[in-house]
Amino acid sequence: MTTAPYDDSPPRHALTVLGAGVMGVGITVLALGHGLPVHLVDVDRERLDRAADLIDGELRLAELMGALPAGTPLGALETGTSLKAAAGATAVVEAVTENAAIKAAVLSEVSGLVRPGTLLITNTSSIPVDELAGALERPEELVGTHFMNPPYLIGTAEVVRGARTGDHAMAAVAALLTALRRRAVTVRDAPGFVTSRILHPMINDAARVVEEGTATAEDVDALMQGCLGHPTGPLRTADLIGIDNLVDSLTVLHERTGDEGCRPAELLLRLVREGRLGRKSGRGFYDYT
Ligand SMILES: NC(=O)c1ccc[n+]([C@@H]2O[C@H](COP(=O)([O-])OP(=O)(O)OC[C@H]3O[C@@H](n4cnc5c(N)ncnc54)[C@H](O)[C@@H]3O)[C@@H](O)[C@H]2O)c1
Repeated sequence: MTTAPYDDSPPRHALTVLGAGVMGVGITVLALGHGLPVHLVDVDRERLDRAADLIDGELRLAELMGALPAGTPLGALETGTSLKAAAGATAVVEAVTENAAIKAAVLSEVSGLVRPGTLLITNTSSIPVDELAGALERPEELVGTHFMNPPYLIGTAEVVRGARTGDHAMAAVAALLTALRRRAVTVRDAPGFVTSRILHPMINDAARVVEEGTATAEDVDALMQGCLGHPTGPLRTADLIGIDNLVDSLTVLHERTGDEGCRPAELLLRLVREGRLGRKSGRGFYDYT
């Protein structure tokens, strides 16, 4: 009798995703659906439990929408609260709260745990990559990769090369995005890069228009969709992003550019105070309950 030789070659891609919120869940669905194993880490055990259910539902949705490669077995999912899971990863995707101090602390810790040469990705919306790279033992390993929401339905990702990002990390991120069938558009590092620098102040203005009583949220979205071809309207997009995350991103932009157009609109701040965070809380500009 012959036995098949053991395949002891290391996995080509094995991800650790940090943060089990809106984006951590979506990135995990994208990776699992493309056959990559994922270890999902969050500080909040309840978030992780909820994420497991959300991932099941979103995998079914992605499959139904033809967003996953047919015939590819799903990757294995593990979840946990310890960053130590990152030690065996080929790449770490950081998708924690949009706060520079929190991100710098997590990235610094993870940088001390992974094998040298491991790709570190930050999914920040607005914080300059080189600002976060300053917290790392090896800043050349960090690349910005701005997956859009939901990552398994949006085929393009904005890749951000920081001043200290190395060629090895750029090649590794290109290989990972190819495995995930995402098209990469690489841009220079700056607050908000391209997409958040343009989209987030636009959403802020849409909120101001509602705040000033010029139009309802429904009418703003109807005009932006019907006349200007915006796919969902800016305020439905705000609900999809999460209004707390949008306020955090606008604050980062305002602090780093001085652009008054990025100061979060009072209406956005009020919605956050009232817990109306958008789809994730059941209510934002619209009601999802
Ligand atoms: N929401 C979007 O549409 C969107 C799109 C692109 C990029 N982003 C960016 O992705 C990142 C995550 O955004 P989100 O919308 O998923 O946020 P979220 O608020 O839904 O989730 C953030 C998660 O991070 C966890 N977290 C906080 N500190 C942590 C730590 N030290 N270790 C592990 N987990 C920790 C929180 O418990 C929470 O579950 C942010 O940088 C955001 O700007 C968001």
